[in-house]
Amino acid sequence: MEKLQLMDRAKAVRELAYVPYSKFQVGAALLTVDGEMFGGCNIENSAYSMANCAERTAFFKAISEGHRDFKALAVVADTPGPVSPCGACRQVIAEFCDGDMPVYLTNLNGDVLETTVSELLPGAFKAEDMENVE
Ligand SMILES: O=c1ccn([C@H]2C[C@H](O)[C@@H](CO)O2)c(=O)[nH]1
Ligand SMILES: [Zn+2]
Repeated sequence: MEKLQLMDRAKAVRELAYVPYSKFQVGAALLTVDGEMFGGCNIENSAYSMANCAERTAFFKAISEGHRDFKALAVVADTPGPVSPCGACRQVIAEFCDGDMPVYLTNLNGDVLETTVSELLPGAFKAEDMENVE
């Protein structure tokens, strides 16, 4: 099942997180409409603000390999409940995915919150919001 495969892939790529500062490993897996999966982990830096989240790593990998159409996303971390993506990632997810695309938020205990892109960021600022600009 695609959902379980995505969550497994997110778990596996989480192990690759570069997190010497927070020690908080996060993994994400993004499924394209043509069935390809892109994994992403968080990657930190001694200049802390340069950290890139797992979710954005997965999106930027897929987009830079020519993929624009996505079917589902899974995210995992060692959190008490399902992991909650940060605001920056929610904005990036909203840029590239339809509002009804499923997002599986999970943790190492197996808790799963099955949500959607528009539930993650209601009222997202989108390209359409700039339609009056020349
Ligand atoms: O959904 C999330 C939340 C946090 N982080 C990362 C950013 C930073 O490396 C660490 C602590 O915030 O976790 C993610 O990758 N995804
Ligand atoms: Zn984030």
